[in-house]
Amino acid sequence: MKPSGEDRAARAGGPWEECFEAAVQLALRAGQIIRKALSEEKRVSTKTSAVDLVTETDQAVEALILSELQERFPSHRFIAEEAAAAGAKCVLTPSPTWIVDPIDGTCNFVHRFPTVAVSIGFAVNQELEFGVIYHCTEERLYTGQRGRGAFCNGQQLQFRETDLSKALVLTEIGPRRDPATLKLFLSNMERLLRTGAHGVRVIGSSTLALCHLASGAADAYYQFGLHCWDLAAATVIIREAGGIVMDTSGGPLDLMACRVVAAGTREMATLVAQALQTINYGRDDER
Ligand SMILES: O=P(O)(O)O[C@H]1[C@H](O)[C@@H](O)[C@@H](O)[C@@H](O)[C@@H]1O
Ligand SMILES: [Mg+2]
Ligand SMILES: [Mg+2]
Repeated sequence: MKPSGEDRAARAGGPWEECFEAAVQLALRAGQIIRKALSEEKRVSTKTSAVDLVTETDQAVEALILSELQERFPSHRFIAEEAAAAGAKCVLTPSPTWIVDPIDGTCNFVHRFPTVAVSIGFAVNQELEFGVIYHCTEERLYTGQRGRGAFCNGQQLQFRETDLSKALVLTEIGPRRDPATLKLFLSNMERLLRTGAHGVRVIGSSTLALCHLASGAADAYYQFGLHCWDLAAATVIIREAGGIVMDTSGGPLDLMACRVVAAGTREMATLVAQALQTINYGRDDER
């Protein structure tokens, strides 16, 4: 189902509305490209590890999004996954900054597993202003604008309140597969299950996992090894759906720290954070 123009028009207004609408239109265009390419042959390369994949579609979609935004907003700055992989610095300044993941779920995309999204976040004065995440195969447009709510195809999103012993917990494995990292990843999953959580799920897309939280389809998320472009848009959507996004230390979210806990309440997020052993993936702004 496509988001209806009148739904979005109903929320018109806000200081960055022109940027928000540009992000929505670009996410929908990118989603069409990704949806078509999903079933086609792909040229697959690797980045930081044999399981950290990138395709020509990641590159093409990122080039499309950045070129269109740079033409419309030449004074703005950009942080994007594949540019960062090519050596661009991830520095969040007070300037209006776009934070882009052209395909979140590239490993899924390579395997034609249909859980794939494009994620476009936007920050000003180092404050996240809006996020747009498009589930390319289910045609679900998730949006969040600071102070203006979170929506999926025009339907307002709201967290479902629950406690950890009844929670469905989502997580993702980062790109490292060394024995020590795998041991910690599995140990954290065991720790969460020992709290009595109903289940733990790994769906292959951190942004869509966070959108499931915001829509009430899951209750908590944690990860070590994701990046600022996985987090930026989803953080606004979670917050605007009434949820909490924090650092795994229990402190405030650090967008560049490559780790996160999210839940419907600070209490739930804190309980999840307290159960976790840290896996150190470094920082996006120190690469
Ligand atoms: O597909 P990507 O854009 O590389 O995102 C990955 C992410 O980097 C990784 O940490 C996991 O969260 C995966 O689920 C994401 O798809
Ligand atoms: Mg990603
Ligand atoms: Mg990506």
